[in-house]
Amino acid sequence: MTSDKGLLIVLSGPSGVGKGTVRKAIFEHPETDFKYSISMTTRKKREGEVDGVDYFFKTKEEFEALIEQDKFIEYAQYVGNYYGTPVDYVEQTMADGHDVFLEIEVEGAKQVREKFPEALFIFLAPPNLTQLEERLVNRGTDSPEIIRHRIDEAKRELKLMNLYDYVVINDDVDLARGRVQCIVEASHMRRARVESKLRKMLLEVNQ
Ligand SMILES: Nc1ncnc2c1ncn2[C@@H]1O[C@H](COP(=O)(O)OP(=O)(O)OP(=O)(O)O)[C@@H](O)[C@H]1O
Ligand SMILES: Nc1nc2c(ncn2[C@@H]2O[C@H](COP(=O)(O)O)[C@@H](O)[C@H]2O)c(=O)[nH]1
Repeated sequence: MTSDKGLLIVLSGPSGVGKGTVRKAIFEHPETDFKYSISMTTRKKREGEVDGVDYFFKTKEEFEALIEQDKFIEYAQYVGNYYGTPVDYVEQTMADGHDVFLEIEVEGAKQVREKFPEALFIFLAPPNLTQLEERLVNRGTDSPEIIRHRIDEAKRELKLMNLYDYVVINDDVDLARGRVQCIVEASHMRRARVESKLRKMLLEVNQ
């Protein structure tokens, strides 16, 4: 029985769908009590991004040394860069009883599923591909070539949404924020019910 341990929440979905925007809305909400796991990446820092807040920015050599030391729960190469979730922070924070929130792409989510099958997997989907492309263009952070690459990846990733526990459409940030929060709440309630049943069963067996 694991009720003292926090829940691992994985929010995944194609680039530009609004994962970061929805995540920020979740963390600004007064009812939110999760901890956010800051990823490591070899991608160049965008304007306004802060090391240790948005990502831990690493060189390729630093990142590969961390892979060798088994310092990631999962990592993936995405559009020419490495991205990964640091193992120490996630395991320690969950052991302390906090829910941990990951915002990662689909290959990484598959690896998390293998290591933490009890985690909660939520796929954030766009209303349609046209709006996804518009969001990437309007964000203004990537060249047309990178946007094309991200859209190609998105087409592949969208085919995998059926592997997730839940799909949330991000048609409106506040609605999507609320849907994710409700899913997490329901997941806690279900976990508590299962654990209570297990406790009762163990009592019966031990009598
Ligand atoms: N519901 C929405 N309606 C319209 N625009 C949105 C919505 N959600 C997010 N956006 C906008 O879409 C753009 C992409 O959002 P965001 O950067 O959060 O995506 P992301 O999934 O985190 O991308 P990446 O995976 O590349 O980091 C931003 O400009 C954001 O303001
Ligand atoms: N597998 C992982 N994917 C991650 C991680 N952190 C972020 N991401 C995802 O990468 C893409 C690109 O991000 P961007 O900041 O360059 O736009 C996006 O889908 C992120 O969600 C991670 O630790 N592991």
